[in-house]
Amino acid sequence: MIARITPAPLSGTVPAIASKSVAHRLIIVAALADRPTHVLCNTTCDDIEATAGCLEALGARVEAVADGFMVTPVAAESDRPHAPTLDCKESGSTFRFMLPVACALGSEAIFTGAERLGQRPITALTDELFAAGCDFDGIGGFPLRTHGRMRPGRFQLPGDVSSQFISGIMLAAPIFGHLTEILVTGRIESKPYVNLTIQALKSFGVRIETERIALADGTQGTLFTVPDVVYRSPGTVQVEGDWSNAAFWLCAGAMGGSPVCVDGLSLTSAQGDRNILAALSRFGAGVRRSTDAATIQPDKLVGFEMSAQDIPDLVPIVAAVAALADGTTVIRDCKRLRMKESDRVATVTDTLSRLGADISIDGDSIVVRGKPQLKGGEVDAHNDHRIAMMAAIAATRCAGEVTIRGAEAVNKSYPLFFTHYRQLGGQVSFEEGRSWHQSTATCCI
Ligand SMILES: O=C(O)C1=C[C@@H](OP(=O)(O)O)[C@@H](O)[C@H](O)C1
Ligand SMILES: C=C(OP(=O)(O)O)C(=O)O
Repeated sequence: MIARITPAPLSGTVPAIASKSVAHRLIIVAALADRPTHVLCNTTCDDIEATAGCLEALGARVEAVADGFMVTPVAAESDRPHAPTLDCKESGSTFRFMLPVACALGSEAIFTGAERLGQRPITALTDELFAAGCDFDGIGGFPLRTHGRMRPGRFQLPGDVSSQFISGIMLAAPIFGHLTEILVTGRIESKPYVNLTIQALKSFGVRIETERIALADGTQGTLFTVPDVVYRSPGTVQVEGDWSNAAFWLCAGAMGGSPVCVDGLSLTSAQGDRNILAALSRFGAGVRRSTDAATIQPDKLVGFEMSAQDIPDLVPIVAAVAALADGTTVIRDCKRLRMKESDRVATVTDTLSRLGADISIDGDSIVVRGKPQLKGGEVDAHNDHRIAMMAAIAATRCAGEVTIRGAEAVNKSYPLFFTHYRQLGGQVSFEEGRSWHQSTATCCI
């Protein structure tokens, strides 16, 4: 799908969609609990559906209801499907969470996935699962077939590849009902996502202990201890609003001519991407917080230096703001962005420079020198939802029209993106095949 945008500033209020990170975790934990759980979740997306599909393949029921999902846990081992196929589609979270879950359940399973997922890092996780008694055919791509049952014990993972490995072992651990230790070496990058996992387990009665420990090589590590208890459902859980996707609108507020508000957000959320408010405040934008909403008012923006270590998913949209801020913005520690749905160091830089930004790569940093306005042009979403959304928001400050090829990539996390874009006054039309139309109904909802 091609989206064609006529530049216009965004203004007004949109509701936050459900956090996909929180939804993955709560649906998985609910499917491993002692009784059914009502997961309140106001929206869905391709990635959440991938996780739901994998759980159903393992024998759980994840039934869509008006306000979310009714999750009935996986059946007893004798009633589970034999060698089910778990299609993770393009979702890194789904693959890295469901692999240890399937291994802990002892389910021989066939994992599949699409696009770049087969090339994204996995061996630090499969090595640990192998050491714990599992075996794999097809590591390094799809299909990946698992054999054997993972034993509880101590797992060791690096902190600087993907926090999803740590979250995956944590989510699986209560299946054992035995004490499980996860030792993470080095600094944990994307650490707020590990905190989200700890929070999800806690809501099902599993309290993880965290301690810093000295390692034999003189460095410090983090030891997570998952107690010897199983998941107990509280009956109903709520998926909170998504800060990672709200960030696109909040940044549009900073870049445009009028305030933009996102409501339905927890201002005390453990989501690291809540730090978009701190980043926008550092740029100089006006930030207004209320109990469940954030409003950003445009102001004179000035670049600054920041690290992407804990907020990788904010980088595309922060780079777009930087492209319009006075002076230079340096976004450090972007190495792991190369292994997302696209190589985001390259695709952020390529896409924004095609739109007229002054942006370059310096090692693992993205360096942006701001300009008063961008020129517009034609870009490709590189099959990456965050690149498509970044381009659509940058388009609001371009002099000329912006064409985004592959704009349907938004469906991975935010099928309602262009509906909300229009609600805020954005001017977009779509081309599929040869016909143009003004509705997103067939392609985005
Ligand atoms: O656990 C999660 O929900 C996520 C963790 C992050 O990945 P990494 O830990 O690989 O950085 C993030 O980029 C991804 O979008 C979602
Ligand atoms: C990287 C992302 O997700 P995942 O790792 O789950 O594919 C994302 O949503 O930007």
